[in-house]
Amino acid sequence: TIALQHGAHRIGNRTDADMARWRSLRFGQFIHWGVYAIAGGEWNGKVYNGAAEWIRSWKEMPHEEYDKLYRQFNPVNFNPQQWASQAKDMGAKYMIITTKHHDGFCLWPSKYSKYNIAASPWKKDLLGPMIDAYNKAGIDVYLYFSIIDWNHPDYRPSLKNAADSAAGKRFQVFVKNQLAELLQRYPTIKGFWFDGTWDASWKNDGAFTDELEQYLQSIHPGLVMGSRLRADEKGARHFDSNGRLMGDYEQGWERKLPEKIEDVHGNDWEAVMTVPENQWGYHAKWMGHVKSANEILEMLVKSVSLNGNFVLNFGPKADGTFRKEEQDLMTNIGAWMKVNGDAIYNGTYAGFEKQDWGYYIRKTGTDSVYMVVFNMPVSGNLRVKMPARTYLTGVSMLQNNVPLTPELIGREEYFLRLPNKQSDVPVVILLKTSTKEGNKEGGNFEKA
Ligand SMILES: C[C@@H]1N[C@@H](c2nc3ccccc3[nH]2)[C@H](O)[C@@H]1O
Repeated sequence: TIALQHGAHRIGNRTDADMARWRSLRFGQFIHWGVYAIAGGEWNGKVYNGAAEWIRSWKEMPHEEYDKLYRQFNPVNFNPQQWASQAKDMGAKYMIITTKHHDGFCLWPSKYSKYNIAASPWKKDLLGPMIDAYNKAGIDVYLYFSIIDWNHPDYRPSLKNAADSAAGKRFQVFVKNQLAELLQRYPTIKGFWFDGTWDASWKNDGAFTDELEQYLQSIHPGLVMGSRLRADEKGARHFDSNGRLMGDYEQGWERKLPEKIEDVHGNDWEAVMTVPENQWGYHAKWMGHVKSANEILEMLVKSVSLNGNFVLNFGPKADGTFRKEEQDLMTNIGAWMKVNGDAIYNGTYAGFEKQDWGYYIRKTGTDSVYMVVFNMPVSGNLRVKMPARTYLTGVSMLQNNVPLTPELIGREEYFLRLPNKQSDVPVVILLKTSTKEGNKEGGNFEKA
């Protein structure tokens, strides 16, 4: 290994209560909301094909036009209690809100940048009421913060000369001040979700990123921060030059999921996902494939089955309301979560051999293993192969506790048949297992 001053300082996952809480939540709601929602992916009658929150970088959008949009930002229909209530109904246990995206517009009245909500017609802080409403609904809040800041005069993508370096130093002070301001204003938040850390100016100062992370932990112990914040002194990101994860969880899974357990290298991780192919902020015209509730449920279940968290993104309109497609998703996902949430919360990798019908999820620290069935076989037979020295002692439908009688088809291998093969939502079976040989005989299953 290479001697590193600013690489990973911990080997293996965090084992403290704050991280265990993050791990138990499993399902989050991402919210991308800002002045870009006014443009909504369009300008002068033209449609922007990129991600709506990036429209300022579009050649058809003059910077000075975009930079005046905040004068129209007036979310008269913003209702934080309603936002929190629908997130709770969906089954989300945490929420990540864009405090400031790449454009630099702050949703809170920051002392360190005039480009903030106080300068808009709305005037009032948006973050405070949101955080209070979500916390009251029992939902933890994490703050998204973009390091890239197109509005700040000292932001430099790269440092080419002494003047750049002086600006870069001023910018680092600005970032530190804003983050401390957010922690001081919103003490109940549980962590930061950093973004926009790929520019050379950031990743070439690994020491600063390391000091910043330690500074934030010192003023708010227990903060959960992913791998996007840090770089080591050689410019390596997410994984240091010795291949060790920096930060508290792998945060690279953006619009993609790992396929198998080996892909996550034993690390905590989180995936963030858009409903359309690639829109985070509000875009009036969604193009391409829009994911259904079942597709999103499969991503959530697959993430938990591989010991990760899954965060679904929403892009509220400029007036503070959610588009119908997003409201319908929250309702439909929530209906399934209401019945089957037990398979998700505190879920983790089960250690069973993957089968075609779907995914296994173990309730952390227990002998309970859930089977979440997405692909009903025409045979009607759901194959279950027990891991070594693990025995089946009970099988039932999660939804109504109806017991199932497995058919033994080999050494510790079974077929399970559902009462009926028809379902237009995923079906959950609860397996009770035991690692004690004795139970095998006493189990309620006759030998074949
Ligand atoms: C969580 C997501 N990260 C931002 C982003 N910007 C990117 C530029 C290039 C490649 C990937 C990007 N993701 C997106 O705007 C969104 O906030």
